[in-house]
Amino acid sequence: MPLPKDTQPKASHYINGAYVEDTGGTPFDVIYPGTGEVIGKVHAATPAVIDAALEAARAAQPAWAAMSGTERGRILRRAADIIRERNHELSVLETCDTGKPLSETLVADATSAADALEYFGGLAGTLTGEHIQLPDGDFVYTRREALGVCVGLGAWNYPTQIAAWKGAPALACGNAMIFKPSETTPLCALKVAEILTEAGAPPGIFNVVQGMGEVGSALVTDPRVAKVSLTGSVPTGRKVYAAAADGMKYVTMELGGKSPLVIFDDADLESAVSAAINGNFYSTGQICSNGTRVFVQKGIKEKFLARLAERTASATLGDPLDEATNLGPMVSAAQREIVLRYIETGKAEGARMVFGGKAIEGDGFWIEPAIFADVTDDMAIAREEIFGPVMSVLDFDTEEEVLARANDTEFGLSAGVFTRDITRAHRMAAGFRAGSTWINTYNLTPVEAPFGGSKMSGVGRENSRAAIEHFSERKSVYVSMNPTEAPF
Ligand SMILES: NC(=O)c1ccc[n+]([C@@H]2O[C@H](COP(=O)([O-])OP(=O)(O)OC[C@H]3O[C@@H](n4cnc5c(N)ncnc54)[C@H](O)[C@@H]3O)[C@@H](O)[C@H]2O)c1
Repeated sequence: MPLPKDTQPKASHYINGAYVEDTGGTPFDVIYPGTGEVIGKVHAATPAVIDAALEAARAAQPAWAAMSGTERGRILRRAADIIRERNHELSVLETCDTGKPLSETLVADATSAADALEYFGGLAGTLTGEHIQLPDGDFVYTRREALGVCVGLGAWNYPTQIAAWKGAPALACGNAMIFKPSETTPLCALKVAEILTEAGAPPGIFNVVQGMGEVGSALVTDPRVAKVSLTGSVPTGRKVYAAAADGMKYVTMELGGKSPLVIFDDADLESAVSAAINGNFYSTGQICSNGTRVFVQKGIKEKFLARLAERTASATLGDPLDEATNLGPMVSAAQREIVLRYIETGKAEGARMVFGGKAIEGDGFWIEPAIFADVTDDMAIAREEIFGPVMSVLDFDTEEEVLARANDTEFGLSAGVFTRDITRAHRMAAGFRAGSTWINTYNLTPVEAPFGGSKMSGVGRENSRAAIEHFSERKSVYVSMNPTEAPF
């Protein structure tokens, strides 16, 4: 399929309801991972651009917060409708930005953004405080108030979805947002901003600025910012959380993982294999919540591995814009290098390569999906986040043993269990130290369910009503119905 001609954005940034350019900022290329072609160029935000975005957001936010929630919600829901109408075009852009196959982006990216805008648009009119009765007629009421200007920092794997998962709840609560996409995938968030304007969002409510870590850092440390929501790696999370703490700002941290997927002997084998495939190879393994440590009970180990290898061999790698393709390239040459190094490490550590794992030569950042068996808990490939299509299969004997091993990690993003034993399934779900868990499926993240991590995987939750708590604060108002007394 030919690449679309219009991938170059109208300008690098989107501020105060319009595209803004400042060629004084460091230029960087937008690279299509399918072929390695340069498909656009954007400039990192200069201090003047960062200041303009902060000023626009600060100026616009009070009037936005003063609107009724129902009015704000109507705008978000209109944006959701526009996104659904343009799903094809937005999915093609997401594929160009990330390299993820169109067969995925058509169902998982713009549509997920629309879900978030629709869901939080629906909630916006329902946000209320409470009334607390006290003795002698006194009472307290609480007001749920917006935080002010919020900053969103995005990773490169889901650029449209991340912009909306942060923007929708922030805006529903009456905040303004400045979103900085990953420098690897700068295109999609601009479209979200453009569509919000078209849907009626006042200028300044959702702004996009481009750049690397320094631009993110300038936003995080600015005193005009009340909250920072990051989707990224643990090392970046540490820095951003510390910088935000200095200004006593609210944070949401959606970070990395090394999540366990536990498959018992009694599991439905085909479903378990599907979950292992989805939880390791969907988006070419570039998903934070992936179940990259697949614990398989010894009784079904060889059967599981054989079926897994057979089904993985039927993956269709090819032109990401061809809907028949179901496995795309890595997002960048650098990420492919990281993954290939881990594959070499796995071999050197003595893990058994059951399938794939080789770089595919030619244009673009292609790699075969890799399956390792006989992986042990101490191996680097079982301990560190790889963020690519590398599955580690580990064996286990008992429930007690596997739960302890599953939790023996610094991360705590997600976990899954496959079993037909209903009480064991719930015991495992309760025992996992992770924010999102699944029983007999993996990686489903509907907007209605809270999503986020425990331990080093993060702080706070996205999606669901829980996100409202993270984008608003409660003010209490004490009302006296009695004369005020004093000791003298
Ligand atoms: N938990 C989740 O919801 C989730 C979802 C997707 C990805 N991730 C994680 O993201 C990582 C991959 O994405 P990535 O490589 O883009 O992450 P990254 O940590 O390198 O970058 C994330 C964002 O932070 C910005 N940034 C970097 N340094 C900064 C600083 N000092 N101050 C402010 N901003 C800074 C980057 O420019 C980028 O926009 C993986 O670890 C993955 O697990 C987590």
